[in-house]
Amino acid sequence: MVSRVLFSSQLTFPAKPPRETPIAPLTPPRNVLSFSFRSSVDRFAMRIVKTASFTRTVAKVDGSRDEEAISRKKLAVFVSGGGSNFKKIHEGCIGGSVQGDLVLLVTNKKDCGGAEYARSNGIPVLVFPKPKRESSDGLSPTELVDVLREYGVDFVLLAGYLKLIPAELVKAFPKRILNIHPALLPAFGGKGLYGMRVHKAVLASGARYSGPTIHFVDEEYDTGRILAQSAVRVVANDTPEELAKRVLHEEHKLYVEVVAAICEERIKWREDGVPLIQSKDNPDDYY
Ligand SMILES: Nc1nc2c(c(=O)[nH]1)N[C@@H](CN(C=O)c1ccc(C(=O)N[C@@H](CCC(=O)O)C(=O)O)cc1)CN2
Ligand SMILES: NCC(=O)N[C@@H]1O[C@H](COP(=O)([O-])[O-])[C@@H](O)[C@H]1O
Repeated sequence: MVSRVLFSSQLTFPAKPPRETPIAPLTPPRNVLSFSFRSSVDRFAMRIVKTASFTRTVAKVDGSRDEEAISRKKLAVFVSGGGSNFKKIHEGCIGGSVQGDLVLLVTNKKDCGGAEYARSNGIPVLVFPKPKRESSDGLSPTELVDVLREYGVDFVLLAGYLKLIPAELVKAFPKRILNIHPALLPAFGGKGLYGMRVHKAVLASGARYSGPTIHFVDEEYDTGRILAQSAVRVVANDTPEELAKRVLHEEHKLYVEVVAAICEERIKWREDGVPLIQSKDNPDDYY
């Protein structure tokens, strides 16, 4: 339960709400849950009706097959900048490749590109943490956990979020917070390594390959269990910007693929603690 009412400065609804969508009054997020928002895809807001669950066929030990109901997942995304990964995940949710719904955008930069995209697509925006000069009425980490629970969030996805996720949130969502990093961890990660700084470090090292890493989040920067990676060739005369562009292109593909697997409950944990992704096409294959 949120310990105090969230004021409008902390929770903002779309600047231009999609047509015909009643804006829930600025009250605690519970009302938002009944807020069936639509994505204004073009002039005519189209009500996107999503079923609350979907079924998948599973092979049973005796060789027979069974239908298993999988619930649609509620996702919160944390950004600090343009939000291109966030937009790709949203497109996946709308387009049907991701069996999930984006219910909340969290950012420490209330006017960043990701926040603007969220507002124009009917996704509530929450500022955390607030800038130091305004931190007197900012949310505490436990209040942030309360808000995420109020929204029924199943998974938290970091996508260019540049602040340390507090231990309270890590503990409240075990194995349910993911981050994407623009290099092949465990190399080129940790405090101070974000954005273009990462690509500059990769080029300075002479590494011949880079690429995105998606990992589970723990209390430290970039030390959580690696879930997925893809390799990008580093070219001899690459600039940081050229390398960043190629890596970002791979990030967009990899994150949507991983979030789809998360929503379909295709993540399995090996006995040594390494998380694996179960192939969608062949359930006996993992990668
Ligand atoms: N508890 C965790 N929080 C976060 C993680 C994580 O793995 N565990 N990942 C980061 C994302 N990230 C790399 O993928 C990352 C982001 C930012 C920094 C960093 O050094 N930040 C600066 C502040 C930058 C700013 O405010 O502009 C700093 O802390 O001094 C390193 C890695 C997200 N959170
Ligand atoms: N260490 C964290 C870090 O550097 N994250 C990186 O920030 C960019 C955000 O882009 P986006 O806002 O367009 O998704 C992405 O390249 C992401 O890997």
